[in-house]
Amino acid sequence: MTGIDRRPKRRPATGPQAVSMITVENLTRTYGAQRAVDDVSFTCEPGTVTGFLGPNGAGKSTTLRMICGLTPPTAGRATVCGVPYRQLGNPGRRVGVLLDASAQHAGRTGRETLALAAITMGLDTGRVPERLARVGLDRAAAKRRVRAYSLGMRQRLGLAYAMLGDPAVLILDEPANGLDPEGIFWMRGLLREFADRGGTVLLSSHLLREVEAVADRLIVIGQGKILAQGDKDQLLSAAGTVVRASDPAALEALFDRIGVTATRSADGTLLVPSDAETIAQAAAQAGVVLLELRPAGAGGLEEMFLRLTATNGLEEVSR
Ligand SMILES: Nc1ncnc2c1ncn2[C@@H]1O[C@H](COP(=O)(O)OP(=O)(O)OP(=O)(O)O)[C@@H](O)[C@H]1O
Repeated sequence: MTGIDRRPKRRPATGPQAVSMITVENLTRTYGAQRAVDDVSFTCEPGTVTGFLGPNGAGKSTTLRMICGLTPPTAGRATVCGVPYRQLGNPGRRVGVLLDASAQHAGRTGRETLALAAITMGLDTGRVPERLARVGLDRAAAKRRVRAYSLGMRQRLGLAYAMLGDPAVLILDEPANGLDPEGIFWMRGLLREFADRGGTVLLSSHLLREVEAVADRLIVIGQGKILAQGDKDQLLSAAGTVVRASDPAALEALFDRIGVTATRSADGTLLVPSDAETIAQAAAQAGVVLLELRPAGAGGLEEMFLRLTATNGLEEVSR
């Protein structure tokens, strides 16, 4: 697709912090004949939130599990903070991981869960009440057993657990699952703040809107392969231009002539994978009067994902 770079991209080095905190190189995982993850490469830099986006079964969880050393890759490698995850000493102090909110012991209270984690990491348990409060789990919730927690409460506890050791990196698999809209809004603020303080966040989701609101960078995966990746704004600007003419048929004929594939929308506008200047000049030369000409923006990004994931359960991605 025009304008979309599918290669892994590094942000320009802007200082000593600009080194990648997560590096994924040609990661591949097969299950029998199926390539669940197929030659996936990307990096995540400090100060950024990277949204890892794809429909169910696209290979997101398998990729994150390989990064965290839980699933051995068939080929390729991944490092976190410069080394394979399994080589990190006291990993909870370096990398906060939330892969499955229901993985916590159901018979322990929220407070016990965090206290045990603190002891394992060699931290003072005194920080536990404040950390629970920070994720919106009050005193009463802290005393309840995890089995009585809703999925949203488990996600909050999982986030507190992941952030307990003040890591530099967060790796989160579908952290918004089970959160209500207010909870999702809250979580975005938390992750944004973490990244703005220099942290690195990699989070997966099957919902474009959920990730788009917080991510600086997007990686789109479908059927195990990376379909697109880049800065969100770059992807947005690559998402094309919306154009409307007084004579729609003349405009379509013009695009046909110059070899531009235009997609017609229900409201009579055309989505075109070109920049506004190119379209305006072509229209002026052909004497076609334009009534509207604007970047497609988020709507275009959505269109793009629909097309990129067309055989990958696209309805899940765009909702
Ligand atoms: N342990 C396993 N054994 C066999 N197949 C697996 C295994 N783990 C994952 N897969 C398959 O690999 C593919 C990718 O799964 P994965 O869980 O990584 O996708 P996903 O993008 O995280 O989707 P979801 O959000 O549904 O978990 C799927 O087809 C899945 O069935």
